[in-house]
Amino acid sequence: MNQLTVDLGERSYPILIGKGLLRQLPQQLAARGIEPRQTLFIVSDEHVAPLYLEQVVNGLEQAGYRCGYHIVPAGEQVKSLAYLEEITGKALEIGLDRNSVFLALGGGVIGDLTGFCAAAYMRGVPFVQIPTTLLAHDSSVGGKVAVNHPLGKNIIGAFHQPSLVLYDTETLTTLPKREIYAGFAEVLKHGLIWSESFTNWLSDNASSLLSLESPFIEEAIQQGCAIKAEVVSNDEREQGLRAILNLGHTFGHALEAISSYGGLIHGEAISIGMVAAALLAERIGLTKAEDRVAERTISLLKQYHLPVQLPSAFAIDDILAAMRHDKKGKDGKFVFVLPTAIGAVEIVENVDEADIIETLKICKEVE
Ligand SMILES: NC(=O)c1ccc[n+]([C@@H]2O[C@H](COP(=O)([O-])OP(=O)(O)OC[C@H]3O[C@@H](n4cnc5c(N)ncnc54)[C@H](O)[C@@H]3O)[C@@H](O)[C@H]2O)c1
Ligand SMILES: O=C(O)C(=O)C[C@@H](O)[C@H](O)[C@H](O)COP(=O)(O)O
Ligand SMILES: [Zn+2]
Repeated sequence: MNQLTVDLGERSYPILIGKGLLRQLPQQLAARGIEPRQTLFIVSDEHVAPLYLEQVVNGLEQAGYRCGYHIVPAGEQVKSLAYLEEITGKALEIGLDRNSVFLALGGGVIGDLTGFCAAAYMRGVPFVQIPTTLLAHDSSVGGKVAVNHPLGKNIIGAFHQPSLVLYDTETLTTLPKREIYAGFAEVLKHGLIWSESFTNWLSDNASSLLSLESPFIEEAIQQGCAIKAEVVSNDEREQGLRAILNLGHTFGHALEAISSYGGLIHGEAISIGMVAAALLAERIGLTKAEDRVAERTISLLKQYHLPVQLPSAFAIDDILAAMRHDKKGKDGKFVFVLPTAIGAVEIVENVDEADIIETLKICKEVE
């Protein structure tokens, strides 16, 4: 097992990564001071629950914990106020009090939704992240929890740190291929914002990583989580540095919102968003021509079977309108995270709208 820490003073918590860790859940909860007198409430989705819920509940009950659970449909559309009401309603029905602990068993959708329920329920109860997707190496760490608004992604949310992240990498073996590819978008993002050598390693080992080969996949998750933990430990509430984790998200979130959270999945939208960010950076002279940042970003994403072209069905006016709801925006202006090189980014505030429009047009032609 590998262990990392998100270092936030008295709200610090461990990220445990390893094969078969689900079996250690009861003892790891106890190690975090979560005791059998506290009722546990597991939230999962209709794909994950049939695979892992019984194992989790049996293990916890054998260790003396009482558990309730709630299963929601799979997919981004449950990140909504309707499901916040459904889940907190179930929590009330089964009599959960402020001593209860919510457990998110699933991918980033379940983590964000359950975490926000935990932040809101009786003004806040503890929660634990049990990620089961590759993408959730990102979403389970850092305490950003939210549901979507029809007009904007993650608009209704909170910062609420988990007490523990327990990542059993064995769960990745049941992930559909499309979700594996999408998960790599955030792994690649961690390389692209932070480390040229990690990015090159991801490129050199793509075929082993795509087949989830050990020890490559554990190493990629470990590195991605370590970068995220470092950034969050330095800027929990996104006063500055943390915004770099948003590379590709100004564009990507807009694409998700325009498709009513039912088209591109998050990692795919962010992949296209990272291409747009690289093209925009190149257009406004933020990168050196000889570094070929956009070209290298595109070929890396393609190695991981990720989309790089902005589908023609997206109208540029609609994208701009949706981007105006981006949480990074200031005084009505866009704020972008743009690459300056492979492994380095800058937060850029004054970009001409004409450059954004031209970039989106170019992004529709990328091959
Ligand atoms: N809070 C953050 O910091 C943060 C960071 C990145 C992404 N996110 C959010 O995460 C969400 C995307 O997360 P995701 O990509 O994990 O999506 P997801 O939770 O929808 O999971 C993807 C799909 O895989 C299925 N699944 C999950 N685990 C499985 C397993 N082990 N075996 C088989 N099927 C499994 C799910 O049922 C779902 O159909 C988005 O809402 C995004 O905004 C949040
Ligand atoms: O943790 C962060 O900070 C991130 O930006 C990570 C992103 O990958 C993630 O999609 C996050 O939910 C985006 O947050 P938002 O504040 O842009 O909604
Ligand atoms: Zn993301």
